[in-house]
Amino acid sequence: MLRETPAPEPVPAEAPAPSSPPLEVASEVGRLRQVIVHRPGRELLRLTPQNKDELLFDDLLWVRRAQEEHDEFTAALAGVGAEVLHLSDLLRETLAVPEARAYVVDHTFGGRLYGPSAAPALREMAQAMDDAELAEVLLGGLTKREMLDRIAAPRSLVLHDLALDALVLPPLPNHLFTRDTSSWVYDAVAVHHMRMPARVRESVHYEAIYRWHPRFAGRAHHRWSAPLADARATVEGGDVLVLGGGTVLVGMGERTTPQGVELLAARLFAAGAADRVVALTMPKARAFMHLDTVMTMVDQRSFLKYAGLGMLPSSTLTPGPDGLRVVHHEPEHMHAAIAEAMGVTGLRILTPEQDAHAAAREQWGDGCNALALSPGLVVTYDRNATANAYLRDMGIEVVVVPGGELGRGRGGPHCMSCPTIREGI
Ligand SMILES: NC(=O)NCCC[C@H](N)C(=O)O
Repeated sequence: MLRETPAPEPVPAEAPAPSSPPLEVASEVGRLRQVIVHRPGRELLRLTPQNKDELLFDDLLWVRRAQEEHDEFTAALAGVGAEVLHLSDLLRETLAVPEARAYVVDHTFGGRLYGPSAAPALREMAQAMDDAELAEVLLGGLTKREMLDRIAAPRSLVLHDLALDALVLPPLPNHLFTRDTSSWVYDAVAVHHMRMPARVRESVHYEAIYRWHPRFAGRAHHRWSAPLADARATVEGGDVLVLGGGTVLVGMGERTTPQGVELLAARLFAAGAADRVVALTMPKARAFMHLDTVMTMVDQRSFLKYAGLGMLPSSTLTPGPDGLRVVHHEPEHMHAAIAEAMGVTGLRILTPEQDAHAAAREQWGDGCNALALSPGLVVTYDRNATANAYLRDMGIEVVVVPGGELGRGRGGPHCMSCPTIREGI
């Protein structure tokens, strides 16, 4: 792996000890016990002024600094005793399982993407790599020049048309935001179909990890998704908040569709894992791309909320005799609808007082994207001084980490974490 600063040495994949706690995310704010993150790597060195928009980044990152920032972030998680799993390790270890390797290679270098001439040659090239090299290529992508270092040019119209430095396999810089591609909701996981083309391939990696990695394979957990199949019914994990006690809050903004929410709710209800899903209708805009960019939970009934979000129309889904029962609420009842679903008398909404410009700037810098480590203890970016000071005034303990570089991808601590084990409240 081409790293700007050294990363910890990989350790061999191990199945969890039989006594380890079950995979389950029982709430948004209960004690965080295990979490998947991704340290920025070579994929971010592929970002250029020309491709950054398509790859969903607003700027080019200084990768070395981003890695240092990320190391501080993971140290904060480990500092409270959470087990930190690195996506790159999980992927490399998964590729050691022959069925997993074949699945990933087939879904990465498919004939429909590369044409019948190049696809078999690219698959053969990938199968000849060792696990570490293949993981690095899957995350960081591959240029035509790098391909030609490995194999003779296949006679392919698709590849012939590519310039030498063009990417035969695009990088996946948004793997940084592990929250979005899969989510654990109570005792099961959904591997999401991603809305934006730049992120679709991320799901192949999680599908393989949860099916074949010794840490996850064979451990009793349901699935809230059909493997890579729910193409139009998109849900992204940044839109999903597990409120606890059988309630889930989902945002329908730029990424998550109503179809996706209904499908998720139906699966949760059928398994008895949840009995209330509240769906919020959000603006379809990049600044509101996921619910967690505008609203996150910080203790048992407190939410940090962006002033510019306002009140949104919402709907409560519950199991009905012939499927889903859906009740719609006017925007002014948004907080009441969430509180009712949670079975509490009211929410504490935390919105720092600041002028509209300052609020918009902090929200753009992920000021509302807090990650709870336990009830009332959160990690946030240091740059959002007003939100952090306000949270402290409100009795929330705040651990700050630097986010000057990481934030350029439009995600904060909540986006950069995929909890796999979290206690209830
Ligand atoms: N939950 C989140 O808000 N994740 C941040 C995703 C940022 C990424 N650049 C994207 O556009 O998908």
